[in-house]
Amino acid sequence: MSTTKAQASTNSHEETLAANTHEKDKKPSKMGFFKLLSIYYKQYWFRWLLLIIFVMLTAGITVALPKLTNIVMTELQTGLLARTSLTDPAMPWMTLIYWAIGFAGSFIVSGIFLYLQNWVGGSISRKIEIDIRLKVLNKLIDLDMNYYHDKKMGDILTRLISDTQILGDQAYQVPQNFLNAFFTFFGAIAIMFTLDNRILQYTIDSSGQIIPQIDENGNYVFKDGTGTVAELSGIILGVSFGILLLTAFCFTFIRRLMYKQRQVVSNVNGDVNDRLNAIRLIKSSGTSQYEKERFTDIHKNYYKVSMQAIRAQSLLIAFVITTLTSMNTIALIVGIVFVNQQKLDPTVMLSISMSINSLIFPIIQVVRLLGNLAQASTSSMRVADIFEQTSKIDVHEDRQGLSDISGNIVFENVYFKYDNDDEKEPYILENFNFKFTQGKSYAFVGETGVGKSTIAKLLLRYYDPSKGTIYVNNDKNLKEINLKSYLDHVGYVEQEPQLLYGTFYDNIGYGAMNVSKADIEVAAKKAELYDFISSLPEGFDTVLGERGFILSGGQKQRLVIARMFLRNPEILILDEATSALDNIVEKEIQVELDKLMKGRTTIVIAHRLSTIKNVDQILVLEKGKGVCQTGTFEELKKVDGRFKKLYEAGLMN
Ligand SMILES: Nc1ncnc2c1ncn2[C@@H]1O[C@H](COP(=O)(O)OP(=O)(O)OP(=O)(O)O)[C@@H](O)[C@H]1O
Repeated sequence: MSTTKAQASTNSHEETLAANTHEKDKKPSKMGFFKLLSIYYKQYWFRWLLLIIFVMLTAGITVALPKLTNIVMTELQTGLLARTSLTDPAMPWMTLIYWAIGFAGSFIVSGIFLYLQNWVGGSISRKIEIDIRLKVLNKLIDLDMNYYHDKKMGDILTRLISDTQILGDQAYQVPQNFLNAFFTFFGAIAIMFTLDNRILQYTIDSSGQIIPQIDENGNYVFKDGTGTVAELSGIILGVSFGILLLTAFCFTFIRRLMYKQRQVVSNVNGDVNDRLNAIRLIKSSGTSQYEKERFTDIHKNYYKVSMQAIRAQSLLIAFVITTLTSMNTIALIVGIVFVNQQKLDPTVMLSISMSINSLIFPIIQVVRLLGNLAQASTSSMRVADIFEQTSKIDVHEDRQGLSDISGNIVFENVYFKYDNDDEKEPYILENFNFKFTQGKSYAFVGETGVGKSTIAKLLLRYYDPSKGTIYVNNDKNLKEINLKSYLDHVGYVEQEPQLLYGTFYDNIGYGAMNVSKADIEVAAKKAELYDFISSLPEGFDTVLGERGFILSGGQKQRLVIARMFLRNPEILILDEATSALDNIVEKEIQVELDKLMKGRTTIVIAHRLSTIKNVDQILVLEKGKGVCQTGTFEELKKVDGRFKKLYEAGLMN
């Protein structure tokens, strides 16, 4: 590829991705992270309660340590002053051992609470992730086909897998860290205000020496300096709040960048997924190198957008960490000034320093967390986008199902177009009236785009008619019946057979309930596939690739036909089932299809007229006119009209 061409392609990929991003940016769901998760906070209330208790207990121990230190230091100072000999310990050994055991015990207990909160939190995370993922999956399965028209599968998968995982992780981490920060921050501040600040008073003796002041009872004289500690704590509180406010302000900005980044990730995933799905096209078109360069290009855009978010986040984290770590030094300098002014006992500075350390950590955590929260709220908007989609097709799960199909299918005044909201869009089917008699076979022919497959889609209820009614069992409105019970009686074979990753047993048995392996093998025999499968080393247990890679086109069609034999449907829809096959294979498959069609109401959508020679009635569709001819193959080929033209144009082969 020449440089200019490569450049042009780079630009166009970036533009496409940017356009997609912009497109999706237009109307993202407004649903925030906490709103989306609110039901799960209610559902798992007991686990949340446990989590809050464990977080409070862990934070409680953390903030209590400076106070304990303060008590130890006060005792030590008292002990120092009370000594009568230089060899006396300032603190008796037993007291020291008790304190050491006390501290060790509190660390162990804190460790246990930490373990418990992570354990409970982890379980909440996974439960929420699974709940949300299942909800998304159910929604995706229930959504109308229209939803999928303009979507990239990779984007949907990113929402389904990666966004739900982020939501699950952050569902626990965000509240846990916020609660921890909240309790530790305010706990540490509260403890700072309670620190003992007894300032030993000094005096000058007759020889000019500075000595501790002693009252008339022989006790050392202390001045209460609680107000000074409060002053120092106030300064620390003020600085911390300032940092938190600034962080909250930056959050909105970072969130926007994160959303953009997430969109690009999703678009890249969508793109990569689509291209890999078209791997045969890439291989056969010799475009491997072009695709590699294309992947590099779109990742360059991903890097560029990601770096904007990373830069903003790094700047904020660097600012916050630097400011917070300098707080110890600020407290030291202010503390020394207070000591100079005889307002602060130097031993209190150790406890203040410990308190500052214990409140710095949660603030840093909160700042990091805001990045995660931005990511999580982006994910929640993307997941909510799916939840907020509405389905027009009501499948009436709650209604009594059909036990069989024992009547005709009737199209009565059916009008259809794909976008009913677009008044300018012409109808594809206009006032279509027809009765498909039970057990008879029908074929639709007509030029490309005339609406043949649309009829199959209406019969499968991918869509409902824009106007008019389709009846099954003579008089049951298709829109009003339990859809599953109807589809249980419908078999659909399309041009590109849908196969799953799994064995032949899984694939042939798909959609048929309570069938044995023997039933599946009988169906394979009917579809003339048994000998081929048996010749494979692992037989029916052979795993097919995601899209049946090891099978030829004819074998895939036979597999689907075997599936239909097994399901034994009353209605059969064959949508160009053999048009992708060569003439010889097509003839072989046609034999199996003819066997399958026997006694079933069959609707064939055909391109090649050779496949519909034996159907009971052919309907010829013409653009703008609807059905222009009906009759049997032999009748139609003799009369002048659209069919004869198609026949003479060589569509017989
Ligand atoms: N999902 C869709 N959204 C909007 N328009 C669609 C959709 N599917 C098909 N169409 C349009 O509806 C018209 C009829 O399509 P349909 O697939 O039914 O034609 P067809 O007769 O089966 O064509 P072919 O023989 O080429 O398969 C076409 O103009 C097509 O572009």
